[in-house]
Amino acid sequence: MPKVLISDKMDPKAAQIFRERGVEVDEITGKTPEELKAIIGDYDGLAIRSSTKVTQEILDAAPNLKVVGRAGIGVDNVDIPAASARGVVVMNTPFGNSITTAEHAIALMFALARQLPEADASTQAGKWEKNRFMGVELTGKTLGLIGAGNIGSIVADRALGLRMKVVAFDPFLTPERAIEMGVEKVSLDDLLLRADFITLHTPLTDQTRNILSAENLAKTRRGVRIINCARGGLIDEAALKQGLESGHIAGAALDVFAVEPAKEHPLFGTPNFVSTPHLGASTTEAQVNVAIQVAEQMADFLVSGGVTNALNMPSLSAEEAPRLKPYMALAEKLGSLVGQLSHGELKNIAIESEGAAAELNQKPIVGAVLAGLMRVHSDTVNMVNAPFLAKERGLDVREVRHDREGDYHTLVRVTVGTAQGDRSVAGTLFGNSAPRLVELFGIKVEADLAGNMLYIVNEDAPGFIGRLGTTLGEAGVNIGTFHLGRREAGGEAILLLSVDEKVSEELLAKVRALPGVKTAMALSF
Ligand SMILES: NC(=O)C1=CN([C@@H]2O[C@H](COP(=O)(O)OP(=O)(O)OC[C@H]3O[C@@H](n4cnc5c(N)ncnc54)[C@H](O)[C@@H]3O)[C@@H](O)[C@H]2O)C=CC1
Ligand SMILES: O=C(O)C(=O)COP(=O)(O)O
Repeated sequence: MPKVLISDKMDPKAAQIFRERGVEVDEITGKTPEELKAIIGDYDGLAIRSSTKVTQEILDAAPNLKVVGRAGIGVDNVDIPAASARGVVVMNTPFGNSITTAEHAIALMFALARQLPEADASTQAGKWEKNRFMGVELTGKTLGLIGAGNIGSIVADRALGLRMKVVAFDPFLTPERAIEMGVEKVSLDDLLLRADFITLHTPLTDQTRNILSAENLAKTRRGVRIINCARGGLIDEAALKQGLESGHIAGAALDVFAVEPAKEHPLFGTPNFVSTPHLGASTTEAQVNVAIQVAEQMADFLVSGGVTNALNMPSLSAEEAPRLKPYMALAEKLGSLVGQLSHGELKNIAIESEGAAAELNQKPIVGAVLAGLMRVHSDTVNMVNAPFLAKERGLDVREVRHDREGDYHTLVRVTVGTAQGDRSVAGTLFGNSAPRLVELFGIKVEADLAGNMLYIVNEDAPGFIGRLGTTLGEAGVNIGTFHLGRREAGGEAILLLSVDEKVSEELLAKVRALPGVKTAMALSF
């Protein structure tokens, strides 16, 4: 039974769903990285929010880990390249808390416009400072949106409802989408110049880090109010403090900080500064949404191989997964076969599908071929890291879907480009479930690719099979199945034998010494 650790506070629905889906679950929150390292080795899945940092070190201590599920959106607390390299799928729940977070940004905008936190503190302190708190109206003001994705577009929609004008900076926002959203697409400089309020809704990446730098903050109009419900690293916090103290910035509200938890901070106590402790996603509704989604996605993956919302792997629905499973087994075997039979550097690989196979999602088939191919050189390769490794090695991967119907109702062909030219293998599914090799390097040969096998290329001549049988028999090696193919009578023949034990180097040398043998290799699947 797969085992999942929930390491950040999550709605109880998550644990309930894991259990209902046959996944064992432990909820152990608040652990230090050292404590997490000590226990993570037992788990197949790790369900997190933003507190747990999934670092290379944690991943190194997690040999069984197959999936990290983020109950939320931002995954900057997960080392995705390290997870990919270890073959760990990373998934998030991209929509479950977006409305809630957008509402928090709007709430903070009102808090700044009307100085609500300070007015509340003053009133409850019995001061009744009616003349101290003079606010500003939102109607007619310009909201500058940095990042116009899911959350940004909800913020825009609510701001337009408040009769604000919305300008947006987002390099990936198309003019059509901007029109649809009712916002004006502008450059960052233009936004900084025009906005009365600025709100940030980008992920934290190398491009967005420090996007509101000291230099950019200096370009804002005097009296600007800034809201950040995205990630701490997006703003230069020291420059923000200076701007607030000088009065250039009329207000700033941060839900997120460069270092969290922010229990002490130079900004605390600065005039017109409002803060919340990373509460953007903290509503009952959002937490139920993300808990259900993450548990369902992780259980799908661990129980049936379905992949949804993965950041380092193509999607594969739980409905598709059973249909694709035999194809992935076939693809992996074909990849492994070409990998074992091809020596030297591979330049390119083409994965072609015909018949029923061509109607399926190709990405998992391609991933499985690459995993089979790369696993020949490393045990730790799987479908997650194989495409990355292939890219790293400069392997050009081509995916071709044919409309044509061939001799088989379904066929997957794998062709690798080697220094000696292209080499191709093809396979089908018998009864829609049993992977079967049907062609090897242009020769028709039918075989199960399973267990230990012996591959021989020889000159097709009478008496060879008898001599081979004797050689194997004398070495005490039992033949399970025997498959034969040839280009033409008396030409080159291929033999694929399944044998009950691994063929030793010594035996291979004896086989190679038999008259007519051109190649003999041990294979394993
Ligand atoms: N405070 C909180 O509790 C929460 C914070 N978040 C944060 O909000 C972020 C945004 O979430 P979504 O809107 O769902 O993500 P999203 O992926 O839908 O939108 C992000 C937008 O940022 C844009 N972007 C990327 N690079 C940019 C750049 N250099 N300059 C300007 N725009 C750029 C993208 O084109 C995209 O449209 C998350 O990555 C997460 O860090 C999300 C949920 C809760
Ligand atoms: O979903 C996100 O990106 C968030 O920042 C929410 O964080 P949390 O799950 O509340 O720790």
